[in-house]
Amino acid sequence: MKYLLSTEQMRELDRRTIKECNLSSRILMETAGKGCADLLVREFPAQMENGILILCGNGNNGGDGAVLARWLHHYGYVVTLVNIQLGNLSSETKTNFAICQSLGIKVHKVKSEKHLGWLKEMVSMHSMVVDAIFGIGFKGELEPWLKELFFYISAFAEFKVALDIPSGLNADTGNTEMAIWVDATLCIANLKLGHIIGLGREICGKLYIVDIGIPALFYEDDDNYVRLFTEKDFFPPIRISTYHKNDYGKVYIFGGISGYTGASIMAARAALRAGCGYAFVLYRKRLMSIYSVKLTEALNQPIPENPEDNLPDERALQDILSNATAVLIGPGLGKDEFARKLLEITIKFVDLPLVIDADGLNLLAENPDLYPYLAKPNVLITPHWGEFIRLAKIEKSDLQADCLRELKAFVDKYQAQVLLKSHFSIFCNREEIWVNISGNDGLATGGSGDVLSGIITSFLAQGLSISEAAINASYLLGATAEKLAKKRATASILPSDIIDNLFIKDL
Ligand SMILES: NC(=O)C1=CN([C@@H]2O[C@H](COP(=O)(O)OP(=O)(O)OC[C@H]3O[C@@H](n4cnc5c(N)ncnc54)[C@H](O)[C@@H]3O)[C@@H](O)[C@H]2O)[C@@H](O)CC1
Ligand SMILES: Nc1ncnc2c1ncn2[C@@H]1O[C@H](COP(=O)(O)OP(=O)(O)O)[C@@H](O)[C@H]1O
Ligand SMILES: [K+]
Repeated sequence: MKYLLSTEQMRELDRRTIKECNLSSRILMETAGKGCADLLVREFPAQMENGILILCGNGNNGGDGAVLARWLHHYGYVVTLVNIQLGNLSSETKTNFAICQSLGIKVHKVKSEKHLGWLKEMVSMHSMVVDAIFGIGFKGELEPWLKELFFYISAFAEFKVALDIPSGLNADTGNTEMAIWVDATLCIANLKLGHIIGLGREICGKLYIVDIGIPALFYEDDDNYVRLFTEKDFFPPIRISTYHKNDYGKVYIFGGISGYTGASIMAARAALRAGCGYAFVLYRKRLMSIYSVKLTEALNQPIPENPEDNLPDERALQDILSNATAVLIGPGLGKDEFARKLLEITIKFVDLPLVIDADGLNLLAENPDLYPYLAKPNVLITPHWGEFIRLAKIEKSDLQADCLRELKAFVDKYQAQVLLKSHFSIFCNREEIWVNISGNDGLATGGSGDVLSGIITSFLAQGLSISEAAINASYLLGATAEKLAKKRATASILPSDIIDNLFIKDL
């Protein structure tokens, strides 16, 4: 597990280190800049052969850049140091520019678009460009000439490295209007949220951490950190050699409407591959022939109907569900009155772990009277961004601007437990927040979400908690897609390939 810090949390750790350890801001900057220099020499010596252009802002990020310039110069590299004069010059940064000058490293000062041509020329003349323009202090808008510079560097620089975080990228949200897209980012002290969520991972390139000596115990004092799920955290349900199939739980999944039956069938197969003892699909009577032909290991039975209105029979359905260990509703469910009634009965009366996905969420969005049931501790919802936007009644731009803020607001308002899915997925309830980044675009195929919801429900049936099931399953889905990508192009990965290769040891 790794922490993903907000800028405020990072600044607080800096403040504490300065105050409680008597390590001055200057010392931290020195450690950061020297750490970056050593890392570059270790990892990218070839990329530095034809000179390093270091672009520094006026804040402390620029100060890191000045320290880096001094050390690379000391190690014998050719360095061009530029100060882009924006905002107030921090005192440590000023001192470090002065030290550079005293060592014969010229500090080129630029501040407006009249220097744009010269800057572009410099970018083309060096084999590495280091971006130390803005760090976590970046906010607001960029002046147009800076946008043009950032675009030019992103498109034309041979090799680009960002100190702490690429300039223009918001360190709290991973959102940007224009940032410098780099090959590698040297994160000072710790990952920030913006390195991972939003567009962060795409913009930052390969991530490296540069340790500046913030004491580990400071991190333990805060339960509010967002956590990044890593391979070390993966903890699927345990297997016990003497267990009977009943001990591994019974997953009940509602079947779909005509044309969408595959969704629940994939969820059932995924649930079985994820280890549950039984999977049952409850289907609409007239689709019996499809389910009985398509399902092999999974069992199936019709949804009891009320003869008067042909809607689900509440009492009989509750009886059936009383045999379940965990329930999934949504994949291919449809949005007609029959489906709405199923959702209503399930969300109101099921107290077992319950996963609501896909059409279950679309129905929920249209029936606000059901929102209060999201506060039940057994309920997990697993929306992708489109479904979440409909549920939360927000715009896509709100989610793009700050997905974590929107997610937390929803969770607080409805006391819900949510797995918000995209190329990164966030589990959030009122106690914990986890981010998963396993996976690839091979999962961007209709049906991947059905597979995921089957795995989650299976993990719940085997005794994992809601948060454990959601984040472990999300990780497993992505890790399986990554394994498959070693053997075949991501374009050709199908949800059924994921099912067949879940938990595969070696491909
Ligand atoms: N003790 C510390 O504070 C440490 C800070 N460190 C470095 O310091 C950075 C944070 O430093 P700062 O807080 O000084 O912030 P930054 O250096 O990230 O940026 C702040 C500067 O950029 C200007 N600015 C912000 N947004 C702008 C915009 N849209 N257009 C034009 N100018 C803009 C501000 O006016 C200010 O001058 C970190 O990212 C890290 O690189 C590290 O050296 C480690 C220790
Ligand atoms: N580009 C991607 N990178 C990583 N994971 C992805 C990507 N695209 C989709 N996924 C994952 O695949 C799953 C897709 O779920 P969803 O959008 O509900 O699919 P569907 O509705 O088609 O079944 C989610 O777990 C999501 O996080
Ligand atoms: K930077």
